[in-house]
Amino acid sequence: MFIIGLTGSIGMGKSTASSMFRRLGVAVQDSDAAVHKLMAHGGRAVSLVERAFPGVARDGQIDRALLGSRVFGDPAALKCLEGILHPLVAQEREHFLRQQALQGRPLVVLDVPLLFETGGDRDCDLTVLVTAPPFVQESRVLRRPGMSLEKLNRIRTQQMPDREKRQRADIVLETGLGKRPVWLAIQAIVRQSVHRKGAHWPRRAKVPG
Ligand SMILES: CC(C)(COP(=O)(O)OP(=O)(O)OC[C@H]1O[C@@H](n2cnc3c(N)ncnc32)[C@H](O)[C@@H]1O)[C@@H](O)C(=O)NCCC(=O)NCCS
Ligand SMILES: Nc1ncnc2c1ncn2[C@@H]1O[C@H](COP(=O)(O)OP(=O)(O)OP(=O)(O)O)[C@@H](O)[C@H]1O
Repeated sequence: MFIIGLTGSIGMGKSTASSMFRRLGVAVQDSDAAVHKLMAHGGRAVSLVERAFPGVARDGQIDRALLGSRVFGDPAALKCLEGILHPLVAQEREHFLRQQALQGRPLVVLDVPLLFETGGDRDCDLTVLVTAPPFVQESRVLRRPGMSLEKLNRIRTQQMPDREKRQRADIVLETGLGKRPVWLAIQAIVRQSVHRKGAHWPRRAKVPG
């Protein structure tokens, strides 16, 4: 199974690129969505996060905007939150990969905002970065409710600089020029990846048979 790691800093167009892969029938695992589920009603991280950050749980789920205001801008607090969430997200990813391998999928996408920051790129056969100039990133993100330039800059300082990500990625997709060029590039990536053998999966010890 061939594993594509899709990444990009906040607002660079990851979700849009993910939905294009999905439209082509590729299974995508979305790490942001996994984090949200872990902290929603019944989520495995609700009580752990509330214990570490008292007062962030409301009606049995985590108020992410409140939690974000506590951790973005406080590197030690963010590290603590990551220490709770990242092992759980890694478990979900393993489960996803196992399921897809068992179903005989030739190709999957892992959509991971912190792919390079966490070393997750080492488990991928190909890395794809979405990027856009800073002013495009700003204009996109500042349209979101509850977002300010100050908050955006706090989040940016917690992420690897875009120029470093561009050096590391196998493929760089510029998303500031519209959706069509990205759609065409993703179709080409899928066409060329679907018949390639991945080096990372199946992991013999973990996939029965
Ligand atoms: C702080 C939280 C509660 C804010 O939730 P909220 O719904 O407001 O934002 P959302 O999760 O959609 O994240 C939006 C973007 O913020 C950036 N971001 C999120 N977490 C981090 C982080 N630990 N470091 C740097 N940037 C981050 C990413 O670009 C992400 O795409 C949430 O992001 C979180 O729990 N983050 C820690 C877990 C984590 O590292 N997630 C990244 C995927 S594994
Ligand atoms: N290729 C593109 N061309 C034009 N607009 C785009 C493109 N990609 C994304 N956008 C727009 O930019 C905004 C942010 O995109 P998206 O939600 O995909 O980013 P993201 O990287 O997933 O953000 P985050 O990391 O914060 O969740 C959306 O309004 C989306 O429509």
